[in-house]
Amino acid sequence: MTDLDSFAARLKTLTGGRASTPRVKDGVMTLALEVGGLTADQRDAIAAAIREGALTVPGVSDVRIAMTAERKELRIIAVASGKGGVGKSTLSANLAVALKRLGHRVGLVDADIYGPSQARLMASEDQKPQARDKHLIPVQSPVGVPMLSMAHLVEPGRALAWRGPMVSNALGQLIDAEWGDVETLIVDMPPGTGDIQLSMIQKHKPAGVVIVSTPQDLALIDATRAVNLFEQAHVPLIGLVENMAGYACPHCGEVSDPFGAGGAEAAAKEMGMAFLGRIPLAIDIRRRSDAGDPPAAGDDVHGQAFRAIAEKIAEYVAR
Ligand SMILES: Nc1ncnc2c1ncn2[C@@H]1O[C@H](COP(=O)(O)OP(=O)(O)OP(=O)(O)O)[C@@H](O)[C@H]1O
Repeated sequence: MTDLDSFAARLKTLTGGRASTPRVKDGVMTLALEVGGLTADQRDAIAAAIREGALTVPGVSDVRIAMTAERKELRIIAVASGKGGVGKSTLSANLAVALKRLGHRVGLVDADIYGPSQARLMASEDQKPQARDKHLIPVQSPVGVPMLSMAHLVEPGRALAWRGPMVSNALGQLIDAEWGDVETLIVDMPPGTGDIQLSMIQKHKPAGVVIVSTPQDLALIDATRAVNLFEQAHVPLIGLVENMAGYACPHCGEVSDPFGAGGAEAAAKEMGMAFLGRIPLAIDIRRRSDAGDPPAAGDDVHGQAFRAIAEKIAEYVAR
């Protein structure tokens, strides 16, 4: 067996069969490495190990590794609302966390270019994404959900002066990033039914959309507008989530319903979409969200509420 043959045999174990047979010409070893499904770190570690091993083969002074990957189709789940402030970002963050805890390979994109909040919700403000081959590498949040937000890329407020095409480009960069083994991408949409929504729908073709609304009639009218936009674009409606549904007393936990109960569920039925569940208005949710500690990471009553909604989404995805 030549030195090259024994290195080729070692390569198989080292890369789990991902490497092609190495060739050596003029002292340069070349080989292809299939990197589909690997994270950037795993990839780098394998490439470094190959290099190290290759340079011990007599006659090899340089190594070239061509990384190949079929780009995996990401399943995009958009979280949208007709108007701002209804808790879309809170729901997106907690759904991502709950889905991860259910065993899904999930990533999170903050498409709210003008008012990004995911970096704070997921305690990743201090991180800056790297780029490789013109693709961004998502940052890791403390709960282990890879994520990207405009807040990781520009100073707060800088994107406010951007026009349509720049926004659409920025969104494209966040979504077409190096997501590694992520299969499901939760995308926190900006509020309303404007350019970013259209660009998102046309270019990135979500597999489905979750609509968030509060119990007030006004918010539901806005929700209907959002529903219509996605419906017209043939994006499947996964269902409606009612946020701030009733007020959970921080002392006794009792939930009261200043805006009445059951409105969102009835509205969902009327619009022909599933009702995914309700999250109460609770000081603890706001406090923990502000502190970058998503309630879905725990198992208390709020964690369970987010989990129940995530389970319904998981069911939808598995269909
Ligand atoms: N169920 C809840 N209970 C208590 N506070 C909540 C709840 N949901 C959201 N909030 C709080 O309400 C505020 C708005 O929520 P969030 O940012 O998630 O809304 P949004 O719809 O994404 O808003 P925007 O459109 O401005 O991005 C935040 O301070 C958040 O902590």
